[in-house]
Amino acid sequence: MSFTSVAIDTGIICFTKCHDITEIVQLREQLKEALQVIGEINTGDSTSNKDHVSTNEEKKALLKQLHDLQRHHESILQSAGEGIYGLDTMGRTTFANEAAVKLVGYSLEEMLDVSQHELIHHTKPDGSHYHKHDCNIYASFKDGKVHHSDDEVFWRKDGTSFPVEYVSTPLFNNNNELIGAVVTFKDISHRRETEKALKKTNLELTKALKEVKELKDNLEEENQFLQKEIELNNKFEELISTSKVFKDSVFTKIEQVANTDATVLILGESGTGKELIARAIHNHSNRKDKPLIKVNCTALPANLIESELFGHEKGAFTGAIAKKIGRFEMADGGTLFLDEFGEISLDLQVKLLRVLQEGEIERIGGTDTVKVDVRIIAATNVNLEKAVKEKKFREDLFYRVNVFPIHVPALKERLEDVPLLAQHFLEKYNNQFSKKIRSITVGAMNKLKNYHWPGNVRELQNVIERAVIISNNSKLEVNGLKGSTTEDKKNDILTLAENEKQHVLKILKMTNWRISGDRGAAKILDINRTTLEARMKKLGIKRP
Ligand SMILES: Nc1ncnc2c1ncn2[C@@H]1O[C@H](COP(=O)(O)OP(=O)(O)OP(=O)(O)O)[C@@H](O)[C@H]1O
Repeated sequence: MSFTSVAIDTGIICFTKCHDITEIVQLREQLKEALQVIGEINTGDSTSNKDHVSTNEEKKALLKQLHDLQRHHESILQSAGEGIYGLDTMGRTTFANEAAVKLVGYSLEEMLDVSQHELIHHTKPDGSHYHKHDCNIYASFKDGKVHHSDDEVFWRKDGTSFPVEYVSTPLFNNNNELIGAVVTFKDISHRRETEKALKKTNLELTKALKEVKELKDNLEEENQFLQKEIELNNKFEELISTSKVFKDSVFTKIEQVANTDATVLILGESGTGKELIARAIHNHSNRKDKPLIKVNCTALPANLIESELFGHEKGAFTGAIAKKIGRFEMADGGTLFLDEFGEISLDLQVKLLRVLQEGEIERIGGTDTVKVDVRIIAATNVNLEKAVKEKKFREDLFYRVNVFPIHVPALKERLEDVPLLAQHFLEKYNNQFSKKIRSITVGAMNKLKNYHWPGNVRELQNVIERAVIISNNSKLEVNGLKGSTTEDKKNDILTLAENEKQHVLKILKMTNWRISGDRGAAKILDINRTTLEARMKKLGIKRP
């Protein structure tokens, strides 16, 4: 703020540009003094200055000018948003602007000429009294210094108080004598509330950050634990488990049998890891440097399986244009893994039994026998004892193979393995699809842990693979498990044919595309094999 300077030849005051309230108040006081002096000249009370004012006209003009200026200052003070009041050296109010009156609730008349300390400033924020000698506001007209505070309260007429920020500035007259103080103040309730809210928010934020940190630490700990478990289990390559049931029925057995030549029969539902177990046994045996040859007994057409296993001589049958080594011979010195062993035909069972008993094979169309040193590991999800009873499987072959059985528990019997397996597959597919999904959400993990996994580890692997492919986040979400609402909704709007296709596909995936047999898709769907094959053709389902 600024206003024009006015020179008065009385020599009493001289205005310059003013920039703050204190200066205005200072000038206001000086004007008052000047007007008083001029008044004295007029009435002839003063002798010292009368020679300086030559005529009545000049005096009148000067008076008008001074009155105008006084009004101008007054209006500036009145229009200020902050409360302003002046004090004399006794601490009594000499003036107060409208904002001050409004803020403290006293009228101007009630404020003027009374001690401001007694009126609005006599107690501390906690309500305790203190003497005016200790008053910070009064201090400025005693020591001539500016005093500031924002941790006190002003009391209103109605007995309430408000937090205040004030500046008390000393006032000097022309002779540089202290004549009082000017106090500017404002209600800082709003600021205090904001500060309080901010403090509360800060506290909450600190608490939340602490919780996040704890969660993060827990997660890291859990990750480290899972990582350690994975490393521990790497003893058996990719075979992951932490459950006691798996340790007792699988890991321990692998350790016991691996280094012998005993025939092993691995029994368990589809997708429980039978092939991995067979590999682990081979890799921990003294045959590990020789081949492990796998035969999927259901994948080969019945008329070819024999030649696949035992080989054939040139011209043995139509199409046998050259001699062929069978898988038994290929596995010589190593291990032959007969997968889906329970599915082989009775006819082949006889031939297999002979090879296992005699340790030699005869190529189809050949006359010589070939000695083979092969360790047999067979695996099946068929209940062989039941099959024997039902005469679908030869008893003698069953006993020949059932030397060292390993029963693999289904995933639903060891749900505690789910987090570790899920994490393992997450890492596998992160690498495969170059993704950076750090963890699995708690909700997703709960879904995984609460599912019954009819397709066992294979199904879990597929679920994680699909989730990794479609995920764009750093945390993995899982949808599509039975019971998930999105999946149900999707199914709700499918046509009958689509629904049938999805159901058939699901069962086929569950049985690893096995159609026939006790654990085959046809049996589960309660239709015969040829009907299932016809439906698959109609629905456009092809084995991948
Ligand atoms: N314990 C396990 N740790 C890690 N991966 C596993 C485990 N068990 C199974 N898997 C994975 O699940 C999938 C199915 O396993 P595998 O083929 O060994 O099952 P299977 O019991 O032989 O099934 P099927 O009877 O249908 O032939 C594989 O990709 C395998 O890597």
